[in-house]
Parts: sequence; C-alpha cells; structure tokens
Amino acid sequence: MRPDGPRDPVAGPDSGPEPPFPIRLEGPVIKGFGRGSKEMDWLLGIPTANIPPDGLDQYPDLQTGVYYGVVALDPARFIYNKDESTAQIADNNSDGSQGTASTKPATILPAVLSIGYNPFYKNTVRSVEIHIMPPLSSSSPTTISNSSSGQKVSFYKLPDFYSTRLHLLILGYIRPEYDYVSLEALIEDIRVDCEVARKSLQREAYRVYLDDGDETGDEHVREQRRWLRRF
Ligand SMILES: Cc1cc2nc3c(=O)[nH]c(=O)nc-3n(C[C@H](O)[C@H](O)[C@H](O)COP(=O)(O)O)c2cc1C
Ligand SMILES: Nc1ncnc2c1ncn2[C@@H]1O[C@H](COP(=O)(O)OP(=O)(O)O)[C@@H](O)[C@H]1O
Ligand SMILES: [Mg+2]
Repeated sequence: MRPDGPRDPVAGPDSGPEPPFPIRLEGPVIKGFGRGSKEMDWLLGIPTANIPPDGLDQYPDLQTGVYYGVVALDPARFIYNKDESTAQIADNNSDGSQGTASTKPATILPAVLSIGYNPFYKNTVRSVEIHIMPPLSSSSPTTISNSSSGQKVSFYKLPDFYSTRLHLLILGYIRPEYDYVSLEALIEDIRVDCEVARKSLQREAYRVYLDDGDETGDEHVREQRRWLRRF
C-alpha cells in the first residue's frame, strides 16, 4: 500500500539524468486492458499509450515503478499542433501512401510512465504505459490549487493513435508502484506524478531534451533528440 505523507515536488538530480538514464525504448502503440481513458466513472480517465515491454530485456536491473521522460510519435501518422496543444491523425490513402501526413519533424513531448504490474489491478504481465502531457509552454491540466477541494481533474487527452510508432527516452525515476485503498487515491497519486514529472523536466538539464528548437548545446543531448525524431 502507498505510505502516507507528502511527496517530493521533483525527482532525480538537478544536474541531469544519471546512469542508467537516459534509457531508450521504442515500439508501436498497442492495446492495453482498456481501463485508462474511457469516460465512465469507474475507469481511470487517464489514457496511457502502451508499448511492448521487450526493450526492457536490455535492463534486467531496472525496477518496476513510475518514471518521467520525453516521447515522440511518428509524424507520418501523428501530426501535432504545438500552438494549440492538439493533434490530428493522418489518414492513409488506399494505395498505402499517406494522405494528410506531415512533412514536419516529430514534436518531442513530456511524459510520465509506469513500468510494471499495476498492483491495484493485479496484472500478471509487465506493461509499459506512457501518459503524454502537453508541452511545458502550455498550462498543466493536472495543476489544482487545493487538492482537497474535490475539484475534478481532467488529464490530457489526444485523438487515439494506436499502431503509431513511438520513441521514448526515460530520464528519471519517480517512485515504486503501489496498491491503493481506492481508485480515487490511485488517480490522485497519478495526478501528482504528472506534476512531479513536469517540474522535474522544467529544470535546465532536462528541458534540453524537449523540442525547444535549440540546436546548440551538448552533443549527447542533441543525439538523443535526433534519435527521438528519427522514424
Ligand atoms: C504515471 C502513472 C503511475 C501509475 N502508478 C500506478 C500504481 O502505483 N499502481 C497501479 O496499480 N497502477 C499504476 N498506474 C497504472 C494504471 O493503473 C494504468 O494506467 C491503468 O491500469 C490503465 O491500464 P491500461 O493501459 O492497460 O488500460 C500508473 C499509471 C501511470 C500513467
Ligand atoms: N495523453 C495521452 N497519452 C497517451 N495516450 C493517449 C493520450 N491521449 C489519448 N491517448 C490514446 O489513448 C490510448 C490509451 O487509452 P487506454 O484507456 O490506456 O487504453 P489501452 O488500455 O488500450 O492502453 C492510447 O493508445 C492513445 O491512442
Ligand atoms: Mg493504456
């Protein structure tokens, strides 16, 4: 069960990711158990893009838990409008060529993810589930002034992008996975995870991994950004 008590507002060193981070994972977005995003009250209301966990075989010591990082989606399918924080899915033509596909480079977006067995739901297979958040320049939908006010939080929701290729760069660890006394308690902790991820990524040594148009700076960071956008 989750221990009582307040949570740290940021996670990981201010100086930037330390080994084993950054960790690269990639794969097509696959179906999960369908609990994340649907509107019904008894479901989470937090969409998570699931990718195959195979890439984790390279990191046998990586613990299950909640992490933060950055993601990019194949721009041939997923066309992101940064000014409006909205996305459009390209419809492919019947001959297999892309109809409205974008020629723009992929947008790199902040993300928070869970790696593990979801103890609240007692899954028997390990999953990698990524909740994508709006750019740091937009306001955060998960910030609330008073978390005991009963105010309902809505998480960031994009149009479905199943089967789209996704590149994920994990930059830091937030916490272990827990079981919870209620669905509300799980949702509130995931809300706080979003805020911790956002604050953690706002630090200079992490912000550089995002899509900020800055082509100067550390060559290792630039190479990670190039990998994120290489589809
Ligand atoms: C940031 C984040 C943290 C999470 N933490 C937990 C957790 O501590 N315990 C848990 O059982 N599930 C946790 N989950 C997983 C949710 O239970 C999961 O997203 C939900 O079961 C949806 O699964 P689905 O994609 O298979 O539909 C977390 C998910 C996210 C995105
Ligand atoms: N902010 C978001 N982050 C991740 N996925 C999102 C987001 N908004 C919409 N989606 C879509 O919702 C799907 C996940 O919903 P979810 O209920 O978790 O279903 P599943 O159990 O199939 O993973 C993703 O695969 C993606 O297509
Ligand atoms: Mg999911």
